[in-house]
Amino acid sequence: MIPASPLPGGGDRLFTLGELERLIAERRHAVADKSYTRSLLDAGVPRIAKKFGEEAVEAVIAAVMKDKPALLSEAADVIYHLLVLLQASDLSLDQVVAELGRRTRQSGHEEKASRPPAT
Ligand SMILES: N=c1c2ncn([C@@H]3O[C@H](COP(=O)(O)OP(=O)(O)OP(=O)(O)O)[C@@H](O)[C@H]3O)c2ncn1[C@@H]1O[C@H](COP(=O)(O)O)[C@@H](O)[C@H]1O
Repeated sequence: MIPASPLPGGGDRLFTLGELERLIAERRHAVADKSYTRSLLDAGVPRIAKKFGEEAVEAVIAAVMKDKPALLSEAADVIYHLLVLLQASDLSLDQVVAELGRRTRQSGHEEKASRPPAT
């Protein structure tokens, strides 16, 4: 892994998902043997989706085992791999947030009840 760029503004403030998304986008132009992100992006959506699924399963196992430190670490892996998957699919975090915002207009139970019946 090559060193990440310093946080804009530096200091102790929180790193944001938007900054991680930008870092991932920048890695499109990195050297593959120096950047894990670039090598993942080069491998394509099916490979990235598989890694994302593996990380999600590892998070599930940590949660079921009530292993909080492992769950924190796996949750970070899940979020990082999801952002790489979105990048490879030409989708942005803003689009996901917009979808989440749209959903705040109704409860999860209401949204599920409004879905067309399964065929
Ligand atoms: N947040 C992450 C991050 N989280 C997890 N990972 C990598 O994800 C991989 C997952 O680990 P695994 O053990 O499951 O996978 P693996 O066995 O190494 O991989 P495979 O052999 O299965 O492909 C590891 O190589 C981790 O280092 C990450 N790699 C990069 N980042 C961020 O992306 C930035 C850019 O990284 P590079 O692209 O490597 O410069 C970094 O500065 C970080 O901010």
